[in-house]
Amino acid sequence: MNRTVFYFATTQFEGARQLVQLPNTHPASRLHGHSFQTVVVTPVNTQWENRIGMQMNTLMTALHTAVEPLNYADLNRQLPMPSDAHLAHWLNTRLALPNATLFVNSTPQQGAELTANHVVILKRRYQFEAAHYLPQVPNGHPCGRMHGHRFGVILRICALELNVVTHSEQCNQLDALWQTLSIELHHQCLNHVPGLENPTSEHLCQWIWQRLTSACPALFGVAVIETATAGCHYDGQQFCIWKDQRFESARQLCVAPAGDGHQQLQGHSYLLRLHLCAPLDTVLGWTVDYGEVKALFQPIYAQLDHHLLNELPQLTDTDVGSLVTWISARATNTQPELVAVELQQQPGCGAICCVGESLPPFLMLDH
Ligand SMILES: Nc1nc2c(c(=O)[nH]1)N=C([C@H](O)[C@H](O)COP(=O)(O)OP(=O)(O)OP(=O)(O)O)CN2
Repeated sequence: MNRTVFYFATTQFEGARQLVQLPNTHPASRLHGHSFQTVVVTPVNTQWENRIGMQMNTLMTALHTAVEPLNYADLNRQLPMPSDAHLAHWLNTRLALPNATLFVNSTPQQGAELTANHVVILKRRYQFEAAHYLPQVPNGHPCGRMHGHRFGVILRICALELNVVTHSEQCNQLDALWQTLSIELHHQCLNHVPGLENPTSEHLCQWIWQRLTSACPALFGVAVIETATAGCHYDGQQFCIWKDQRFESARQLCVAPAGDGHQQLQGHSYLLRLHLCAPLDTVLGWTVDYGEVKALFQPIYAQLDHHLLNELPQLTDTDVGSLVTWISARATNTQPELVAVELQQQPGCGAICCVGESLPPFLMLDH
């Protein structure tokens, strides 16, 4: 099976900006500040050939260097229109990494993504609190009991043009559309909402998509974050779920440059995210049970958690790229629906092993 490894790194910066192109009634037209989060994702770069095993660290350093002029700075001095999308373009030029994808979030609720094909995607994040149960699950399944969540919802739209006024209008329209849906969902029992009698994450994504798509043709994707460890994406055709697990492990990096501290024994709290695409089971209303994803992964998890990773059979080295490839190769044997395995060695930084050659469009490495 053809797999491609991408590396990703995240950093924050504190910046002040004024979006003077917006009407002066808009609060963002006044000088204000944000703690920005930025993420870069890139396939292996040929310039890194002498950095084998250190690709993630190299990317982290490149991102820190690129962001430096923006940190504790007046962003309008660096670029005339420092919107999230323009910042993503600016950083992409500074990084000069082939086929990179950039995410810039000015708040946890809003941001922009610049894809490797130079498409700008705008993101808004909302939440609602609701009760539900899943009526079709087998007897004894915990989700068959009435329970509830604070659901997160991420709506992504394609930007119509690279213009801060248009982006603001598109986002305002999305906020207004979400407001009407929120009234139907927030503080409700989802099973009583018409169309959500079996309120799985997948059905919720589909319901939201169907309710928004005609009023918002630029809609690109809907993600429902059901719990802290699981959620689903839908793009009008395909469902992709994710399930997170954490493991605590030690390692030594054999190929680290001589004298480099990475050769020492060290430990990490890893976050592993499994991404699976599958059609809907028409009875259960889901793709694959989150619980089953975790259960099927258990034999691999048992080899990773509270172990010295250097002892794993057939693992060439313990850099995050080799590790995620090792995990992906083994997990696909029991879970053929796996399309990507994401491994964070530290928050927001790691590697992702994807089936095929490109980054799946539903991947949001910034949420
Ligand atoms: N594909 C789907 N699988 C499951 C759904 C769903 O909507 N789609 N829903 C549930 C449950 O409603 C549940 O709330 C979430 O399940 P799970 O991730 O298994 O929950 P846990 O909190 O127990 O998981 P941890 O691994 O302990 O974090 C089940 N499956």
